Parts: sequence; C-alpha cells; structure tokens
Amino acid sequence: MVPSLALRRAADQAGATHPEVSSRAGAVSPVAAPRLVVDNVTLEYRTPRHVVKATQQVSFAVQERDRFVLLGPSGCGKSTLLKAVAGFLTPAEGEIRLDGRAVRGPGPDRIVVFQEFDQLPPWKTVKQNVMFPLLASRTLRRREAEARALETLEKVGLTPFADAYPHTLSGGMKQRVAIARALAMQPRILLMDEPFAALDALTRRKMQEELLTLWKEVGFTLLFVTHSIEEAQVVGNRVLLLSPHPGRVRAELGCEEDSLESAGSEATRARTRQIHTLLFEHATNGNAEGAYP
Ligand SMILES: Nc1ncnc2c1ncn2[C@@H]1O[C@H](COP(=O)(O)OP(=O)(O)OP(=O)(O)O)[C@@H](O)[C@H]1O
Repeated sequence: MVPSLALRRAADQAGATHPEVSSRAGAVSPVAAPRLVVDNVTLEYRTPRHVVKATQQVSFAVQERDRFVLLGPSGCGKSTLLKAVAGFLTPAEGEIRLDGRAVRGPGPDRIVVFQEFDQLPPWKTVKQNVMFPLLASRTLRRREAEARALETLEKVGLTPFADAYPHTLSGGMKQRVAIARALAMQPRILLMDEPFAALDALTRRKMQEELLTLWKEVGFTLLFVTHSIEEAQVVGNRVLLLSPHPGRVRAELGCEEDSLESAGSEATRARTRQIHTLLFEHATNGNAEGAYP
C-alpha cells in the first residue's frame, strides 16, 4: 500500500524514516504492507456540553512483529488511541486500517490484553482459561477450542501447566497465560495499555523480561502504551512520541538496541536524553519532567 500524504508528513515532521518504506534489522521485508495504519486520526469525546479533543491528526504504521510503543504525558490520548484501534471509538477525522481494511468496530483480530495477570478466573485451569474466550465468542466448539488451547500453550511453553490453577503460577507465568489466551484467538495485533503501571519496580522489570522472552519465542505484533521512557525503550523496537493534550506526533524513534541489559550503555542513555528533549522541547512547565521515570 502506498502511504498516505498525511502519514508521510508525520514521519517527515518526526525527522524519521517512513516506517512503510524504511529498512530495519529484524523487520519483515521493507516493502511489506503494514499490519496497522493509523492515518491522520483525530479523536474526540463528545458530551452534551462540550467536545474534548484527545488526539489531533496522529499518523503511524505498525509492521508485522513490531513492538510499537505509544509514549507521551498523561492525558495526551494514548489510551484513547488504543481504544480507537480496538474499535471502541470512531475517529472524528482520518482512518485506522488493519491489513488495509478500515476498522469499523471491535473484532477478534485485535485483542486487548488487560492488566489482569492476577485476575485469571481462579476456578479455571490454565487450559480452561485459554479456552474461555474461544468458547465465549463462539469462535470454536469445545473440542476445537481445547485443541487450539493446547497448541497455543505449547507455543508459549506452558504445556506442563495446562492443568494447573492460576494461583500456583508466578506473576510472569500468569502474564504468559493472559497472553496465550489472547494469542489463541489468533489476533493480528495485541494491544496493551500500561499493563505494568501498578507494579513495583522489580516485578515490573520481571514482567517486561517475560513479555520480551515471549515475543522472541512467538513473534506477535504488539501496540503498547506507556508513559515511562525507560519502559518504552525496553519494550519497544519503535516508539512514537506524542505531545501533551491533545496528542500530536512529535517524533518516531527506533530503539531496537535498547534493552534491560543495555540500560547503562552510552547509546541507550543518549537515546533517553534524545527522547527527553523531543518530549520537552516545547514544554513550558519545567516540572513536567518529574512525570517520566
Ligand atoms: N470518557 C471520556 N470522556 C471525556 N473525556 C475523556 C474521556 N476519556 C478520556 N478523556 C480525555 O481525553 C484526553 C486523553 O485521555 P487518555 O486517557 O487517552 O490519555 P492518556 O495519554 O492515556 O493518559 P494517561 O497516561 O493518564 O492514562 C484527556 O484529556 C482525558 O481527560
């Protein structure tokens, strides 16, 4: 697909190579059609008394196997963008396309993995947890759902725990089950909105490690929201920086080389500084920096 003018403009403004035509290590063919395109999207909340503009003309493209992160200050519209990609909100302007088709509502091709690692129904085994959405959405009958669940559990290395109950698993393994449950639906993209925000630093780090390990094993496509620069660099291979409310694209950066292990390296620290500058170059409030761990 030929990227729209708006999409090219956003990439140009960001000083970045356009993702649809860029060549990145580990990416699929540089000319591959993007999995997800957010094209010039303005999102609004309408109440009887006023209209709140959450994002303004935001454009980006997510390739297959990307770990694409939306990063920006509180209220810049990250969650709203994710809701729109999930199909719960219709753009006031622009279009969202998955595999070239306009998103018109929620669908099993986009699954939100909620911050629910401790909320897996405890009375269901791991296998039953993974089967549940397949049955509830009537995607598959019981026998096929069981086969799909077992197949997915094997893919994510949880076969030995198929009959275990969630309370017997570590936090990281519960996250694996939650992601397996989403992957069993065979979505085209996984959506995660600040899934680790409520966790202490150590657990958060473990969860990030677990997510990355699972991504290396399975290779899903991820759209991930955070307001932590550190988390964006660790989790993402690409990061979209959004301005404060209403969110506009400020820049897009590749950060494939940044990882939990590279945290102290000069290259990673330089990128952190670059992100700070890009996020705050227009900031008028010096205290804003405090919001970014
Ligand atoms: N249901 C709603 N009705 C009206 N306005 C809303 C609603 N939800 C969010 N907003 C407004 O839309 C803007 C974007 O909100 P959103 O939650 O998407 O931001 P965010 O970047 O995800 O913030 P945070 O990092 O704090 O979660 C904010 O100004 C917010 O107040």
